[in-house]
Amino acid sequence: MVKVGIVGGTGYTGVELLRLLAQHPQAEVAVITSRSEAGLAVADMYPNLRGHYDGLAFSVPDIKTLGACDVVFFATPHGVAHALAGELLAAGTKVIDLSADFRLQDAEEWAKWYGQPHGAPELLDEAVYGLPEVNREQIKKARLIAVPGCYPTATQLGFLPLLEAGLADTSRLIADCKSGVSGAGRGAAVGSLYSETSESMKAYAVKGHRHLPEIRQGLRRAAGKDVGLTFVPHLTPMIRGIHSTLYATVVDRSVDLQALFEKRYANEPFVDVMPAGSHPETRSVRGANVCRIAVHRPQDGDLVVVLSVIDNLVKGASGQAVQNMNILFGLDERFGLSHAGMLP
Ligand SMILES: NC(=O)C1=CN([C@@H]2O[C@H](COP(=O)(O)OP(=O)(O)OC[C@H]3O[C@@H](n4cnc5c(N)ncnc54)[C@H](OP(=O)(O)O)[C@@H]3O)[C@@H](O)[C@H]2O)C=CC1
Ligand SMILES: CC(=O)N[C@@H](CCC(=O)OP(=O)(O)O)C(=O)O
Repeated sequence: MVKVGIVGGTGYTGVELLRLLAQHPQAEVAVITSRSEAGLAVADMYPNLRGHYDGLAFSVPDIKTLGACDVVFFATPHGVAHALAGELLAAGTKVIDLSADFRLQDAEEWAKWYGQPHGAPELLDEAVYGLPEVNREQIKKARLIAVPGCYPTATQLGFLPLLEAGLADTSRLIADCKSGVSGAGRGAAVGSLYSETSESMKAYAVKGHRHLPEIRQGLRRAAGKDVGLTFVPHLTPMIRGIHSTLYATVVDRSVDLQALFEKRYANEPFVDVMPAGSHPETRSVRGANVCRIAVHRPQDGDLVVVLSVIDNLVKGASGQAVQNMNILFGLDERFGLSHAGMLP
């Protein structure tokens, strides 16, 4: 049994970790933290988990109890893992961070986008970017894993086959992405109110979103050179889901793109390349650790349109975090992650 600690158990990604780990045959949640709900039983806060975590209550974060775990997930705002990861690693505990604290390799760039100094630059060299479809071998040996963001997961998985094959004009890539409102977290905010979001849709951060450098970093690795990327996120009236519509210009029209994508992801348990002509829906991945992708070439021209959908809380956060844990501990990568998507 892998002994698990979770820091930040009262947020959306924290409860999603609990939901997924409740079905995991080889993991036991021993510690779950919350400063605001310390002392409350997990089942009293989350009635859907009654019968799964009897006897487990929230506690304030404490290095001693967390350091007795095999692995600690951080489901916390940026900066929290910076403060605690070093001590946990020194105690022999592995760290899987769902926040952005260790996603960017450059501490200066992180400070620029996150508006605060990087709190643990000495750990950056050993942090592994937890996108299994790219870094599976490094994840197996890691002590510290940075789980990718939600937009970056959907966008990178959609662009990777084209870039790795050198088939796209890398000077002009476009990612037009839509997110459900749970992407903004559970904290109270006017912009997340039902009355503000339920019958409306808007773009935001067009000038520059903090996922831009993260996506660019991943695409640069895939292409072997810098890429020109326009990334426009939108808030849509749904609770969960990311829909990324990706545009690229192909440099060789003779290549069978459907075959290219199918081959790239043939051995990936959590990427589903749909039949040619498909239009994946976010509801088909709701609750599931799956990225569904469809590739189109309208009018057989040189423009490629890739449609990529995930559940932001599962493949975009907690599911991907559990997938990383499974790889790290040599377990079946699918443990805890067998849920199908939900229709309707
Ligand atoms: N929502 C999403 O779709 C995605 C989120 N992420 C990232 O995952 C992380 C968590 O997101 P989400 O679950 O939405 O966030 P929430 O705002 O919903 O929850 C944050 C949690 O962190 C705890 N927390 C806050 N401050 C501290 C602190 N200083 N020390 C310890 N615990 C703290 C809170 O509990 P308490 O205050 O009681 O201690 C709460 O349980 C974020 O970094 C987010 O960017 C990544 C991908 C997708
Ligand atoms: C809809 C919405 O607000 N989405 C969030 C992104 C999701 C997220 O939390 O990602 P990080 O872990 O990288 O911060 C945003 O745009 O900031």
